[in-house]
Amino acid sequence: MSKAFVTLPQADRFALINATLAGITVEDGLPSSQAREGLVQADLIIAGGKIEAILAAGTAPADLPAADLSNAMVWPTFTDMHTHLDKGHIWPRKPNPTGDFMGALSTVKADREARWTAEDVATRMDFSLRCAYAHGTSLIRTHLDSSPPQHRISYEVFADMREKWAGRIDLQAAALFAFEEITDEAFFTDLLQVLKTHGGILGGVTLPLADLDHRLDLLFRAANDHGLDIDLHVDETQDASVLTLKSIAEAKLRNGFEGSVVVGHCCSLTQQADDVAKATIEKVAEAKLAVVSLPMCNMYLQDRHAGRTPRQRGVTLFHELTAAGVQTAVASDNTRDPFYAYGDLDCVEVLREAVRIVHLDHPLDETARIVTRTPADILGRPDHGRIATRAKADLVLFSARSWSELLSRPQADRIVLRSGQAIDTTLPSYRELDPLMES
Ligand SMILES: Nc1ccnc(=O)[nH]1
Repeated sequence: MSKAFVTLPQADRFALINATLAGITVEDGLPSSQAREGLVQADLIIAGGKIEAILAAGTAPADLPAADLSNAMVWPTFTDMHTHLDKGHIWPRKPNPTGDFMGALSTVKADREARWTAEDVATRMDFSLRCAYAHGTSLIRTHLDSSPPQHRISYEVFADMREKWAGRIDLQAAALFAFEEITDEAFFTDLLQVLKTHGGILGGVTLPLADLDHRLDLLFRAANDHGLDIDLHVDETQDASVLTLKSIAEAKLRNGFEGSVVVGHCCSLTQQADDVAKATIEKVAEAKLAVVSLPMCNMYLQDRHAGRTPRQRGVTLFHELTAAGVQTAVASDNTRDPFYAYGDLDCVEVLREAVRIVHLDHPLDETARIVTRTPADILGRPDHGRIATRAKADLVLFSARSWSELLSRPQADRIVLRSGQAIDTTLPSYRELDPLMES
């Protein structure tokens, strides 16, 4: 396959020479002492669809067929650890009239109750996965709206989709439901059954209810009993009086829960007094919660009031959490639905916007980890998100040679290698979805 910036050899064993790698994404075999802004030069040898060797630049054997990247960047494929594939692309038929969180909730509910048949969900999910795949993503966790009876419909679709996409995009799914529903025993028991059947993850939205601790204990006990990981929507508000994050950390410690616990959003943490935020962050670190921020969606949804300019960015205390030793990552969240009108499951866009919104630059040295290594680790899949010898040659090649070049353009000319072979990166046409958008 030929693109403007490089022609790849047609060979089973070949070299990519003079590549620029983000050192934080390289598992082994590279002296990083030369790194500038975290970037290092290297030659990669690809053989039989795998990475055979990672060598110092200019040292690949000269007799191998080679592509000279002239310092173009090579990244591992991406991990998008918090998405909503079940909601994706309903925007044309169900736009959010106000663009705010309450508008999103009610609009999605109406659309879900009226239109989320298995076929509707499957068609939109598959479309989203084709976008993500073309952009270079290999691992996705989605949340699935799981208020009854949707949990029964969407998990069946998801299980089929996971099988259909196996080897191209690895999929995980967390059940999203309101914490009011956890005491509905018939529902919660049925939900746990669905999650066990389909290998799901226990999710939910924590709310500042009077008996929150009791409800969290129900959640952690159920997760313990059934061997499920947990992934929650947490404090997605600018209301400083809402702070369930600390209660979640305490509940994990109190219940001696050993599984993985991810907390998403955590926006109201930015609204706390410094000492309150600090105490919460210390608890989050002690409990080893992993935090995912959704900068694009939350800048859209948070602090939105008609006719008033937003003052807040809607993110969490990303730098402070990271400094405290908490695993932190970013992800797409919603795409073209009432929670976020835009987006295409492109981790390059997520990275670029996160850098700008959260100031993840100056230095950029370790920033590449937020859509690669760290989210893959959080999802328990350290086989994703890094460039490693003997690993599959699942790589993304950019014409960009530096951070400035990478983050300034959309990288629409990227080359995606899966098992060492360039894939078709043509994006599906929105016109395909027109039959689903009729009112
Ligand atoms: N940001 C979001 C919160 C809840 N549900 C969603 O789909 N998205």
